[in-house]
Amino acid sequence: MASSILRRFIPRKTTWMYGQRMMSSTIDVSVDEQTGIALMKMKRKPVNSLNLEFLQDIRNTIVTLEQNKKCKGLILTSDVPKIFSAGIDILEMYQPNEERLHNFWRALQDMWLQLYMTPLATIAAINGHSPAGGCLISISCDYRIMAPNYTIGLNETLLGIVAPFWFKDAMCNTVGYRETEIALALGKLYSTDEALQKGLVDEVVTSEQIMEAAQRKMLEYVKIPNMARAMSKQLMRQETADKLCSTQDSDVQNFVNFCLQDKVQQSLGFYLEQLKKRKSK
Ligand SMILES: CC/C=C\C/C=C\C/C=C\CCC/C=C/C(=O)SCCNC(=O)CCNC(=O)[C@H](O)C(C)(C)COP(=O)(O)OP(=O)(O)OC[C@H]1O[C@@H](n2cnc3c(N)ncnc32)[C@H](O)[C@@H]1OP(=O)(O)O
Repeated sequence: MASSILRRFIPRKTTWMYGQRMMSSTIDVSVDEQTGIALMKMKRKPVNSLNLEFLQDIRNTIVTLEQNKKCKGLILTSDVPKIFSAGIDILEMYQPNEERLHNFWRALQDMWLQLYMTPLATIAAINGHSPAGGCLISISCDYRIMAPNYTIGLNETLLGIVAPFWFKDAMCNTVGYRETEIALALGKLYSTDEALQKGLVDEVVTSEQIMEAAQRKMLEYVKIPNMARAMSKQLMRQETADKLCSTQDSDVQNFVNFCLQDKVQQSLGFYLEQLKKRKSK
C-alpha cells in the first residue's frame, strides 16, 4: 500500500528476527500473531536520540513488519524511563562530517516516509518526553496516547534551527495551521494536558495504564478491514508525503547548507552546553 516511490528504497538489514521477536541494539520488537499487533520499544540510551543508525533501524523494523502477513498494527513506545525520544541526536548536526550529514538527513526522511505512510495501523504510546523529532514520530502515528507530566512539541527554534516543511505539514495536519504557526515560532513544548486540549495527543492515561490502553485502541484499529483502513490512511496522507518525495534531494541539500552555517553551529554548541549545565545543577 505504501506508495511505489517508497518501495524504491531497500533499507540496510540490521534487525534480526527470532520467531515472533526482532532485536537490534536499539530496538526490541515482539509480534503477537494472534492479534496481529507488534510492539516496538526504542532503547537507544540515554534518551533515544535519533542518530543515523537508529533511524535506519526504525525504518528496517517497519519494513520487516509490513512484510509479515500476520502483522496489522504497530505500537511504538520507549524502553527508556521518562523519555519517549529526545528527537534528533544533536551530535549529528554539531560539527558534522558533511557526507554523514547528507546520509543522516536522508535516513530521517526515509524513516518518516515509511512510518507516515505505512499500511500498518500505528499507535504511539508516549511514555516520556517527546521533543522535536520525538514529536515527529508521535504525530506520524495514527493515534497518540500520552502519560501525564511530560512534554511534547516541535521546539526547534529554541535550538536556533528551523523545523523543515514536512515536520510543519505533519503538525498542521494534526493541530491545524494557526496552532502550528504559534507552536513553531515559540518552539512550544506542550505539557501532556495542553497537548490533549490542542489535539496533539488523543488520550491521556497513567504510565501504568498506557500499554493496556494502547493495546485496547489497537484492537479497534485492526478489527477494521485492513485494505479499507490502509487506503483511508493513504487518502489522508499521500499528498503530504508526495511533497517530500518529489523534493528529497533538494531538502537534503537545504538541510546540509543550513547546518553548516557558522551561526547555526554556534546555536547548537550553545544549546548542548545548556543541556550539560542543566544536568550539573
Ligand atoms: C526555510 C527553512 C530553511 C532551511 C531549513 C532546512 C533544514 C532544517 C534544519 C534543521 C532541522 C532540524 C530538526 C531538528 C529536530 C530535532 O529533533 S532537534 C533535537 C531537539 N531535542 C531537544 O531539544 C531535547 C534536548 N534534551 C532534553 O531536553 C532532555 O535531555 C530530555 C528532556 C530529553 C531528557 O532530560 P534528562 O532525563 O534530564 O536527561 P539529560 O538532559 O541529562 O540528557 C542525558 C544525556 O543525553 C544528552 N542529550 C539529550 N538530548 C539529546 C539530543 N537530542 N541529542 C544528543 N544528546 C542529547 C544530554 O546532553 C546528556 O548527555 P551527557 O551529559 O550525559 O553526555
